[in-house]
Amino acid sequence: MPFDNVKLNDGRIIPGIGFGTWKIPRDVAGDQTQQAIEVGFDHIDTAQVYANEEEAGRGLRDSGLKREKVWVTTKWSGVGDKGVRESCLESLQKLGLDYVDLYLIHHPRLCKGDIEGTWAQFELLKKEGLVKSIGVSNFTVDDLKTLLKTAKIKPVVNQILLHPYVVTQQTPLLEFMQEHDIVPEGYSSLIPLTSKPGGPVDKPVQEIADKYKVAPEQVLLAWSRAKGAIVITTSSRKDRLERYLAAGDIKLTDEQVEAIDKAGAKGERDDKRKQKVVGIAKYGMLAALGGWAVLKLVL
Ligand SMILES: NC(=O)c1ccc[n+]([C@@H]2O[C@H](COP(=O)([O-])OP(=O)(O)OC[C@H]3O[C@@H](n4cnc5c(N)ncnc54)[C@H](O)[C@@H]3O)[C@@H](O)[C@H]2O)c1
Ligand SMILES: OCCc1c[nH]c2ccccc12
Repeated sequence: MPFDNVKLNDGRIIPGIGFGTWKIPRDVAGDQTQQAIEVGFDHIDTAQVYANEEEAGRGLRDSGLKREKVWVTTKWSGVGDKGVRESCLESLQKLGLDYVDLYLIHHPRLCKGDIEGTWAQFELLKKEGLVKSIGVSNFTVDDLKTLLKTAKIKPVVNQILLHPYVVTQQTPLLEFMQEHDIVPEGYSSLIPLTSKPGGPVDKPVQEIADKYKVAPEQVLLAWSRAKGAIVITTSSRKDRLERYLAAGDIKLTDEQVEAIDKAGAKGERDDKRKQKVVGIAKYGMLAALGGWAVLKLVL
């Protein structure tokens, strides 16, 4: 069973797991998108800056799935200083679509200090019917507060970094979004496996995986879902894609979520301590070098 669908604040229904196309080379992006759809994904997440919208669109068409049966998200990434509407039209043309389901501001810094004005342009795109829903990505609480001050339409989602090693730093943002009915879309859920293996999260994740006879990556996706997020993930491997979808069946208990949170928070503290030590060492070296230079001048 795949992940449950999620109802957005504009009344539309989004599939709870999406296949992302970041870093997929153009020569294989079409086939990988088609493979994801054939395995059962009905939600594709791409972006202007991923430079593979054309191929993702081809994969979509080659899958034979009807347009209305697949959710397509793309993002305005401010490539080449094009305006928002021009970028959107170009993305649609590349994807071979006459609308996308969801259009996101890829990062607040792309708004160059004018979040309100950029969002107003997104609202116009929705009114024009070029995009069905509008949202944001990588927005902090302060960025969302700025946007909400003048927004006529609320963002439906905020696509954010979400994995156990950022749980402490992201919790206030998740709480703010819940208060305002903005759904989190979590990316890089598998960081504990892909870039931080051997960390404190491994133990509780493996224990849960053993108990349920599932793979660790499935537990991490279930954790992200338990945090209320739509999961955005990816793989070139069919077996992994199948496992991701099957993770929709895993419902973690509050105690299991807490055990992963606790281990994640420990990892966050350990990282901060390491960064502090590196900072002090750098400062010490600079001070020693300065002292040596002064001595050379004086002597
Ligand atoms: N909005 C943004 O700024 C932003 C940023 C990053 C990603 N994204 C989106 O999210 C998507 C997924 O991002 P991601 O790649 O960081 O996600 P992810 O954390 O889901 O990692 C996916 C990778 O994990 C690998 N993997 C799966 N199981 C594994 C295992 N057991 N051991 C080791 N590796 C394993 C996969 O093969 C794949 O390469 C992107 O394609 C993009 O669409 C958006
Ligand atoms: O979405 C993946 C991360 C990423 C790649 N290029 C970008 C440009 C702006 C914001 C995020 C990204």
